[in-house]
Amino acid sequence: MAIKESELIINPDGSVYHLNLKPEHIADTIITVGDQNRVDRVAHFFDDVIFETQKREFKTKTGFYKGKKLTVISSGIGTDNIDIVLNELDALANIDFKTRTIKKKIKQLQIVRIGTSGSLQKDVPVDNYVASTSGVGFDGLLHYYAHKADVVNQATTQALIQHLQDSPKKAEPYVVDANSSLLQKFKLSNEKLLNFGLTGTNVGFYGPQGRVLRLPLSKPNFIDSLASFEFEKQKITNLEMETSAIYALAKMLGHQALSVNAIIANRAMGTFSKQPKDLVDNLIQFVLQILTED
Ligand SMILES: O=P(O)(O)O[C@H]1O[C@H](CO)[C@@H](O)[C@H]1O
Ligand SMILES: O=c1cc[nH]c(=O)[nH]1
Repeated sequence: MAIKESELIINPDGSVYHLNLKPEHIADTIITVGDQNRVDRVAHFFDDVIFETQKREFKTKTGFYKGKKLTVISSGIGTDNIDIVLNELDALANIDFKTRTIKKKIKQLQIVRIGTSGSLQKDVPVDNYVASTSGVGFDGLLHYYAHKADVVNQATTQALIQHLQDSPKKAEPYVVDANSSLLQKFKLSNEKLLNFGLTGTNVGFYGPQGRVLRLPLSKPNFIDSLASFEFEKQKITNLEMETSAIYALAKMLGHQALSVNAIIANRAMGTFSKQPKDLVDNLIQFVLQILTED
């Protein structure tokens, strides 16, 4: 059955509604970044760029790095944007835009987020990197999709819900694991450079991440509770705003996803990196190197 024009919106030039991309514009390996300027900083390392476009916060460059075709795209901030980016990337890969039908053979994309994040743990100070073994979602996005039970890491999710005892007014937390083969690839490459931990994703930078400027919090000990959670020797290392939704949508759609974040803030110590740009640039080069190793 053809997907209606109101559901899959295709621009007059044949590109998908928000991302402004046509199916032939994307590589099978896709780097997502929050910040539009970071797209140039990734593509700066490419040997050549064969396509670029931008609409709103969604800026894309596709090119080659050491012979491998890569796409880098900015998502902007937040899981609401991730809903758009992941669904439209999947549509580009797996829906025939002419017939508006799902292709018989589903393509698996490899999606790697290069982000920035705040650490919750004193032993993961600023200027470190964290590869997210799981995304811990406080955003509620997953709950809008019908999904198989095994999309969610049920044991960690239940342990966290018990630990937090949070208000029923908030979305129920969910935990989704990273793609195991991508995670393994990063583990084998240079374990010393990376920390591995659970990454919390929430719907804001201030209150939802326990920051107080002028507004007091409904649950002042929220990030302390996150920091003290431990299950099967794993802790919530860091907080940001996209990983859980990337992991959840990628898993439901059958894609591989991994999120790697530069730690620019440490919430337990109240510190902020003096060199966030260099920190992210080094992470970009590290990720590019791993993605081109076979
Ligand atoms: O640097 P990016 O990738 O945008 O990631 C982090 O930075 C933004 C907040 O400043 C949020 O998007 C958060 O997830
Ligand atoms: O603390 C931080 C730092 C970067 N991005 C976030 O979302 N939180």
